[in-house]
Amino acid sequence: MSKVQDILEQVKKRNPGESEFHQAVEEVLKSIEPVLEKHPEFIENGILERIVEPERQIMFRVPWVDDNGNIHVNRGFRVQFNSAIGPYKGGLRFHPSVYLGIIKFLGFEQIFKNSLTGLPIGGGKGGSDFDPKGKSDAEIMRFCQSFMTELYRHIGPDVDVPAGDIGVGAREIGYLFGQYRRLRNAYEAGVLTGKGLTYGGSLVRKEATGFGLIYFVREMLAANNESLKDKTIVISGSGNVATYACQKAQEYGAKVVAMSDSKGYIYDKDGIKLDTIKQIKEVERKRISEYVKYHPEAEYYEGKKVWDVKCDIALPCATQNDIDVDYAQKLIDNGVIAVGEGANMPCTNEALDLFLENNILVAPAKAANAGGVATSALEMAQNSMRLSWTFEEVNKKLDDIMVNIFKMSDKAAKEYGMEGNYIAGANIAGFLKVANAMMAQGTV
Ligand SMILES: NC(=O)C1=CN([C@@H]2O[C@H](COP(=O)(O)OP(=O)(O)OC[C@H]3O[C@@H](n4cnc5c(N)ncnc54)[C@H](O)[C@@H]3O)[C@@H](O)[C@H]2O)C=CC1
Ligand SMILES: O=C(O)CCC(=O)C(=O)O
Repeated sequence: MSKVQDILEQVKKRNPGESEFHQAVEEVLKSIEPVLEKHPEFIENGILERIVEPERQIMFRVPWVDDNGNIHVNRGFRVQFNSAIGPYKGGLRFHPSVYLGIIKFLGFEQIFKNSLTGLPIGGGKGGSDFDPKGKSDAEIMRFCQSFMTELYRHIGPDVDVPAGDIGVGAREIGYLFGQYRRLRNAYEAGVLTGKGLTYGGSLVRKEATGFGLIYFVREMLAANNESLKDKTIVISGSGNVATYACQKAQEYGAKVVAMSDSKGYIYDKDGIKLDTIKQIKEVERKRISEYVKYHPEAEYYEGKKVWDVKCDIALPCATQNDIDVDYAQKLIDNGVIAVGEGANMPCTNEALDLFLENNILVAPAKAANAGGVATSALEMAQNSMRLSWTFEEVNKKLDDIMVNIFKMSDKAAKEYGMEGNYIAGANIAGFLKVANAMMAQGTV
């Protein structure tokens, strides 16, 4: 049995039932096999055994009271996965599907993604099985305060810096920050990122993941003599990442014809009117089906996935395992040329293999959606300096970072004989930096 196979067996045995975590580990370890052949010292120094085991996992009770006086108990998580290159960094997800296996897959991926940004941030992730849907503002605030009442003792600007993810946006970060500040009796702005602009937030953080995804896709297309101009795009999701990916893609002259939420998708053959999406999702917090009330010429498909729609470029920006092998085949049959992963692990490993076999360009999540966390690191830098950069300054830095991530992924893929396989390239480049840092720091 190969070393990688052996580690995968161990991971499955020691982390039973955590299928998303197994999937994420398998995807990374298989693609770094050629690196291990070239660098046996990583195996000799137990890098693989150590990198798949979180440095610390915290699980806690989150009791809160709803507007009717009823008591609820949710479960809170923070997985501090790897701090070899910097303080743990990664978002918080509030969604009913959250359990340890999801937080571990996200935390594991965050190690390599954060490494690719070139900035000093380690990997972590957290969240809760709390469902924010249908909750009042006051309930969200009480939940966030209770969550932070435990979390605050485990985080800090030089320790662990959470941010948003699914179900956690500017409103939740505000409530979390308020409670942290109260408990610590200190203004440690750099403890959370994605903050509001009046209290230490960075311009462009809101847009960063979606913009960064499009910058990466732009580079990938250019390297393959293609561009975004006049391409038909389909996006899953209509949250933070999806919205700003749509905006930037439209700015580059692409036509986005479909977007979705967990209930269904809308199709607008003339192109999605993004102001309407922002109104429905950011202001009214309603379902995407509302779109057809504003634009009766558009169509709504309940219970269906956007991948039924013919497109040149598919941008999964909702959640994990959104594109399985059947949807991948459908996209290929419909003539897709590129897939840009805005969400974390939105394609199954089998779907990714099928895309590669069919020479479809894939911008892998760890690289392509790294713009969000990279801009979070820029927010931390501004907080440390007690300065704020302009929109143009931050956007330029983000664009440069994404160009660099593409170059690193491209170069690593070529170096290891897998030209054009940016999935392997990103995994290899992300892994090498962390593995070398772990080697230099001894067995810790
Ligand atoms: N917000 C950020 O900066 C970053 C987010 N990501 C990833 O991007 C993805 C989207 O995150 P955000 O836009 O921040 O969250 P969000 O909460 O703003 O939006 C999530 C979107 O996904 C849809 N969705 C959620 N669960 C679903 C399900 N089970 N089936 C179908 N649709 C579902 C929701 O309806 C919503 O449109 C996630 O995978 C997240 O981990 C990755 C990097 C950074
Ligand atoms: O900005 C951050 O720290 C986290 C972003 C995030 O959750 C992600 O990259 O998946």
